[in-house]
Amino acid sequence: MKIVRVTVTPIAFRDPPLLNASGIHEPFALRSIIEIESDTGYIGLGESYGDAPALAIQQQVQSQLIGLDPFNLNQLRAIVQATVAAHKPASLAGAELAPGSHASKAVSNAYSAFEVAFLDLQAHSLNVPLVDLLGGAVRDRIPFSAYLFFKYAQHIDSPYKPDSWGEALNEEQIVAQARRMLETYGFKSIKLKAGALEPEHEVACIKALKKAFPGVPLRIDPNANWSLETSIRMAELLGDDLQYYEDPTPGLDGMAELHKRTGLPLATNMVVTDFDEFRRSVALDSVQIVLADHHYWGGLRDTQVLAKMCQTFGLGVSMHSNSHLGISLMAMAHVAASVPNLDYACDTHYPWQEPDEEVIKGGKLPIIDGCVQVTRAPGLGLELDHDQLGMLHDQYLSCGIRQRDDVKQMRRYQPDWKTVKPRF
Ligand SMILES: O=C([O-])C(=O)C[C@H](O)[C@@H](O)C(=O)[O-]
Ligand SMILES: [Mg+2]
Repeated sequence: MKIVRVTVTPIAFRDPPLLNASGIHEPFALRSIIEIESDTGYIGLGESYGDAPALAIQQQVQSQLIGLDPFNLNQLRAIVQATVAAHKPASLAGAELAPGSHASKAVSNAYSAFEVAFLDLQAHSLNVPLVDLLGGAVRDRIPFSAYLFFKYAQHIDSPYKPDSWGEALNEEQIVAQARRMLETYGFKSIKLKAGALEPEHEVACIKALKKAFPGVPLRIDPNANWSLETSIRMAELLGDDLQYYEDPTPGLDGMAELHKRTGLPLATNMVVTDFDEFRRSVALDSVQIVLADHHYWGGLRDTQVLAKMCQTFGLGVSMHSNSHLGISLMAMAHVAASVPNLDYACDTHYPWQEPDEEVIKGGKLPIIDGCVQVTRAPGLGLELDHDQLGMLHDQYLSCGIRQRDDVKQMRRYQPDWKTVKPRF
């Protein structure tokens, strides 16, 4: 079997004004959609970062894959490594919350983008679900968590209308957001994206959630925007309210000290983002739960390696997300299905994306009882909707955004917005 066509299509889909430690989401989020076709007529799909530097690497790799055997993942890795070495990717300012788009992750992120499509193609040719190439499914329903954000009612720049979620800045509004997430999708745990407003207020929102949803596991993620002292102070206020405390404070040393001082289980998608950081984290006991993400951990197979390492060193495994569509969601579900020690419900931004903005046939994937059902059709079990792809590509061309920049967007609301971190 040989690859005869590789297409990388950048797309943009609408994104609500969600607040985070850097600033605020722009009106559109970027992704790239990858199609790889074999001479035998099979198609493999992938979804990855659509920011300019990541896209440039994907586009440089694209033509070099023609003629390659889609089972030759080592050759794919060699091509990606050589391409990245030849074209030093630019660093991204204003997008530090998308670890996969960092220059240092260029190889693992581009490799992953194509690895998923290669595996999808392999599985199609063997007429098996992708998860079977990962050792088979240990579960067929993958639990996800409600992912709450503080948010404004609408984007400041015209012509964006209010979205259906409305404003969420105070306790009542956050509880209402959670209630809608739980009622609509059946999520059984809740994560609050923090680091945006005053820490005491964010902790008060956790208390309000605890009161409104007793027994539902809660997590808070200030994206390293709290100093060590603030993180300790908030830990005292939080007591035993949390399932885990995600990236409250910066750095491996800061997280290690915080764990030593509070004993709380700390999770991360910021201080452990590659195997070198993993090794250093284990030596320091910086984190107790690693949030995997195949998009920047080097694909589905390397995510399995990460999970095995977590098991070896007694760490928990959960899953991180950035704004994404259904191909990413199903790739996450297939790798999650293959990981025996996935101990926690995974993150997903999927509910924040509009119902009419999906690239796969059949529209948005259902989340029922908080879970995504792992497909049993060959590969990822998904087919691309080319009309939708064309529409979202046109939106990419017209939206003017080429690189995520939550800081720049925040300065439209607050012109003097500073990037100082930790802010609190
Ligand atoms: O867990 C996380 O840190 C994230 O999900 C990172 C994201 O970039 C999130 O902060 C966002 O979408 O604003
Ligand atoms: Mg996080």
